[in-house]
Amino acid sequence: MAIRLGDNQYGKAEVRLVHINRDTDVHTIKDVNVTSQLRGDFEAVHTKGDNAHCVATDTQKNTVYAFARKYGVGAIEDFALRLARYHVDTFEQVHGARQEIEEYTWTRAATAEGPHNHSFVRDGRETRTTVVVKDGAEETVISGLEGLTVLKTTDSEFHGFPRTEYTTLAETTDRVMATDVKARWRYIGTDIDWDKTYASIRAILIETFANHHSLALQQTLWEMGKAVLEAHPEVAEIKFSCPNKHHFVVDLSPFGLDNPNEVFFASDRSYGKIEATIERDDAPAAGRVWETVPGFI
Ligand SMILES: O=c1[nH]c(=O)c2[nH]c(=O)[nH]c2[nH]1
Repeated sequence: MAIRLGDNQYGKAEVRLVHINRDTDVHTIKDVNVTSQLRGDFEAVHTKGDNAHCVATDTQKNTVYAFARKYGVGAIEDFALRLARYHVDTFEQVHGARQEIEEYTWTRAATAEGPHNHSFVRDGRETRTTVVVKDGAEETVISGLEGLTVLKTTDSEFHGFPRTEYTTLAETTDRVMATDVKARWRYIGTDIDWDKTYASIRAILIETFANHHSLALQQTLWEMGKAVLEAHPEVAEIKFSCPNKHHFVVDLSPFGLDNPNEVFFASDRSYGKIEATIERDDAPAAGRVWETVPGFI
């Protein structure tokens, strides 16, 4: 029986890095979580315990901190590409790299004198993400966001679904719709203004959620994805995994009260889980990159 080593990658996960730029009195802060992994000729490390090719995970962690000092962090996509290129270009045995970064966003503390120079508030759970996969010369960037919680108080309907012996859900032409948007999109190429594109895509997602008159969360995701692809030819596809955060109208009739869509029970579970990919017909193939981005179809 022949046994061989299959796909493998290794590195340091969740390197927590906070970088403060103190060039002026108006400080800026970058708060990120970096997972660095390498692929290549690591056969002997696994099968023989020969570590001659093994760029230690501790070294990868230190590289993250050293690069932050030398180059700053900048857009997380640039930082991830810099790490991936460094490893592939520096070590002959490294043929590829996967660099994943999450960014936690801070806003300046509001004061009577205006936004504060060096105090910040983490006012949401929203996270910006990127995964850079470099396979030889081929570079793929998948960016996204999660924890973007949105809710609309009207302009959402849900009806026309099959009624089975187990159906109790009432049809509605006016309901609350809420979700935590979790999305990842794959870029075509790397010559991109990452921050500007991210801000634009985020704004399109919010604006489409707000303005679209929804007949189902599935339709809303389709419209959000379509709007992103229409505005951004550099995006090949976008994937969503979004909970339908149900808000149930409370029956107040036992108390002799009506409830004209005013009082809700905000259920945290169970929740609908709606997932979809919206893609260009003619987009370059993704290869296997999505396999390392769990949580999406
Ligand atoms: O937007 C919705 N999509 C569904 O598939 C669904 N199913 C359900 O019970 N409520 C909803 N709402």
